[in-house]
Amino acid sequence: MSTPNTVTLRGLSARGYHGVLPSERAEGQIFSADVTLFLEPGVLDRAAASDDIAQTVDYSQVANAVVDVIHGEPVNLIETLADRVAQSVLAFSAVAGVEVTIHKPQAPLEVAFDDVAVTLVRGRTLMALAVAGPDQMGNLAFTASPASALSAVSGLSAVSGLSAVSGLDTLTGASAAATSAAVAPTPSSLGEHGAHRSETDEQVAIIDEPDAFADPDDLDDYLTEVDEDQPAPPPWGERSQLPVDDLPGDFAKAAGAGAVAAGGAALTGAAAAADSAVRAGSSAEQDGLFDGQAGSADDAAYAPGHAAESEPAAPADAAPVPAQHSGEDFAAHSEQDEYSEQDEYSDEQRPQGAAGFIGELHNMDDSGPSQVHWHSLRTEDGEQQPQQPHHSFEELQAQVAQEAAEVAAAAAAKEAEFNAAVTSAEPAADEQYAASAASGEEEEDPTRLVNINEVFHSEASAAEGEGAPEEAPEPADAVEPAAEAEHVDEAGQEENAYVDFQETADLDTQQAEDDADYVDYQDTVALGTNPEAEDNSEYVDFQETTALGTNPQADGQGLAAQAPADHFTTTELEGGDQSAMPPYGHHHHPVTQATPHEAFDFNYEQDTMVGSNSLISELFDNRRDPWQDTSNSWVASQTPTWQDAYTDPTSQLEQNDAANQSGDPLDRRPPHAAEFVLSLGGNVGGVLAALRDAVHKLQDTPGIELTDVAPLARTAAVTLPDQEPQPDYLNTVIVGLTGLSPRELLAVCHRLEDEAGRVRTERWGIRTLDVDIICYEGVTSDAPDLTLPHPRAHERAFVLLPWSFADSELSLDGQDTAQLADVAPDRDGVRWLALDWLETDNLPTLPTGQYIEPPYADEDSDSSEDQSQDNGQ
Ligand SMILES: Nc1ncnc2c1ncn2[C@@H]1O[C@H](COP(=O)(O)OP(=O)(O)OP(=O)(O)O)[C@@H](O)[C@H]1O
Ligand SMILES: Nc1nc2c(c(=O)[nH]1)N=C(CO)CN2
Repeated sequence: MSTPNTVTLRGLSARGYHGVLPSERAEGQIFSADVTLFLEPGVLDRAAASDDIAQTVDYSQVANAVVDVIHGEPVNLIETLADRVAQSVLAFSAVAGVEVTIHKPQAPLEVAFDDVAVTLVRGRTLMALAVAGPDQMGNLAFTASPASALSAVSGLSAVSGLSAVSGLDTLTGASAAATSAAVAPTPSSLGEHGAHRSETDEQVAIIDEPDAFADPDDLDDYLTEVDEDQPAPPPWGERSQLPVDDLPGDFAKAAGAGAVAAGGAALTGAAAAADSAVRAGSSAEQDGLFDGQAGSADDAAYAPGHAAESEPAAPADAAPVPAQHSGEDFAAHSEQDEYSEQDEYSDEQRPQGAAGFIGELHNMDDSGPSQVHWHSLRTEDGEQQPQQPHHSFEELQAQVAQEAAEVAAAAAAKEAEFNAAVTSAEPAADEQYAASAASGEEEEDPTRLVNINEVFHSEASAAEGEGAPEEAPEPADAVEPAAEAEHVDEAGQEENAYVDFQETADLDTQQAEDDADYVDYQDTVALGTNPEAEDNSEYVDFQETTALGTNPQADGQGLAAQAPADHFTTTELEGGDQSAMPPYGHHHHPVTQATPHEAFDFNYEQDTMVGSNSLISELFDNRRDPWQDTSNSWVASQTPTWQDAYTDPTSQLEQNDAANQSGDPLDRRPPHAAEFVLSLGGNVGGVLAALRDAVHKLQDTPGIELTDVAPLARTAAVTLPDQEPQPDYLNTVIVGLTGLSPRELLAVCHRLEDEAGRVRTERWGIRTLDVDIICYEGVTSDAPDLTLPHPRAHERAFVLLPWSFADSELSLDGQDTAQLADVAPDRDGVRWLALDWLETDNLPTLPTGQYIEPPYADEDSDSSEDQSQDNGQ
């Protein structure tokens, strides 16, 4: 039994300059190709037997050829690119056919998406097309253009309806495989019996009664009764596509349903084989293969080859002519059927006397489709032969249905597993926001509600001897009246008509009833966000951001003017005069540098903590060594509460002002709430989940109260000039109040990065999560370990733009963050903003379609990227 003659390469990526937009031609972007090579019959078997690379196709050469095409001459369409890739692959002599998918994950769309892809199939011989599957044959052979391609935008629910499983490449990839597998006869099943063609009969049978086979007997009858008087098939271009529903009877529908039900899971083994058998049989029928002669599945591959029947045979393993024909001349080329006589198997080898064209399934098992046996309908002399025993139609039908159900179940399990993986790190929404103001429920876990004002109030009380460690936190509704007032927007809408993350206390205690409350519709509408979208709450697209006046340099002429750049040269910025950066901006929370609480006086040098507060020390006991792998997991239930810290009986925070003056300001806790701004981003792994997780963890962190979460931005990666292109980032900004010292806050940031599996490989390298402190009240610092404000924030649209949407009293040099964003060099790299990103299900889980494996720490990994370099110091 031979194995399927396919070789598959996935994710062959290179920068290309294809596209219609001038910016695409100028800047280029990442394209990637998946190619499945359908090899000439016997190739892999011979290679396996000989262990000789000369007997097969050298996939490294194929990879190079594909990448050369991607990197090569620009074309407008990915369809064209796919065709060129296919032709380059067909130039390899062992390759009979190829399926090519071109992905363009950075396509300049204005909506969130994972990928745009085109798939097409090309073959030098019709057999190759049959190998690729009757579906592909349908697309190629039954449509006007053999160059027809299958296009898909995945991850966009409105288009593909596959959002539940999109975004996970293994699933989307499997889905494609399922679709293909479900309808494909195997290469081996064809090759095994040889590429035989009809010798004498050019008549074809056309199925013109698609409903005639509802009864299984009808199908059997049909399979043995071919109308030899049927006219020849129309030319290629005049044929119509063969829809699944037109296949005989319920069987075909079951097969189709199986493929659809498979969803995100690959159809493998028997199910694929079963489907293949049915579909191939049907296609063969459609192609008029029951011609009274040696109709066989093999003939399906050669259906149009009758005209060339007198051509001399070509040995199966003769080096095929490198494909030079274009898609347009493919049909004619195929009709010449240069390999029509090719038959590496003798007639003796071919199963004789089989009467059914249905694939025999009784030998099928999980070892896969190669065990499908194909039988010619008639003997060579045209005499109908007694049917060999085979499973009844009902049996086959039941088997297909069962397999389809199993596949569907597997797909569902995969999807559930995926969803669980995505959401496992974050608390469920109702867990997170369990309490409801309307219902008057108390917050279940008071540690979730961390109001910095209460922190200081409580701390002061403790200092005065009024607090007690066991003192309950103040109720959530004890927020300041001013915050309450903010519930009503300018238009006088009802409280909760929109929710501002500014009100963290309320966020924790009042918003549980309706997740929609978390969507700032008011802001969204005011921003004019994507009015054509069904749910205009979700995105601020590039164009509309411009319309908002945030990008005065854009000419407003659409994507051509606004197409994102993927790579920004930052040499100038790096060499720029940082001193030109204006002094740090105005503060609405005047901060007197706090007296460090000696109990929390961290000694970073020795990485030991001085003091007695075990709970807060627990939080920071694994203080930052960027190169040190931390295995501590963040367990919310063990997270110390702010009350524990501030009601520590040893607390002398207020009394130690004088001593504190001599300490490092970065280690001082503020006596009052200090506003901070964090920038979060990542571009590999499950970034969306990582960012959400980080937000939730911050909410759970004692001494931190979040006051605003900015929209999520998809941004082109800003890289160093010599760096490889990277996937887009997802970026956001978080504003909060804290009672922690700047370095304590930094430790929290680093902890979040560690928890997200951040591994440093190179400066500005790909990362699962990056959390930077953009500013901390009025603190300025040029310390390498904590430079404040962040020295590069003022030139980063990926920080400034989300920040400009957040509510923060802080600014850089008093300048409007939106204005700074407008002139930031990476401004055009901000592709879209998602306002309700914490809650919505409609976002891609990955910033771009192609999944790039996050770097993993290993012992040999060069951690040479020292902090000073990393920090650009
Ligand atoms: N404001 C700051 N926020 C975060 N880290 C800072 C800051 N200032 C200095 N650092 C130091 O920079 C070091 C490197 O940080 P990281 O690897 O996250 O850099 P990066 O985010 O890749 O680059 P960039 O700083 O340009 O954003 C950290 O270990 C940290 O001590
Ligand atoms: N788009 C984008 N590019 C980056 C980012 C980032 O967060 N977003 N962070 C970097 C280093 O911190 C380097 N480049």
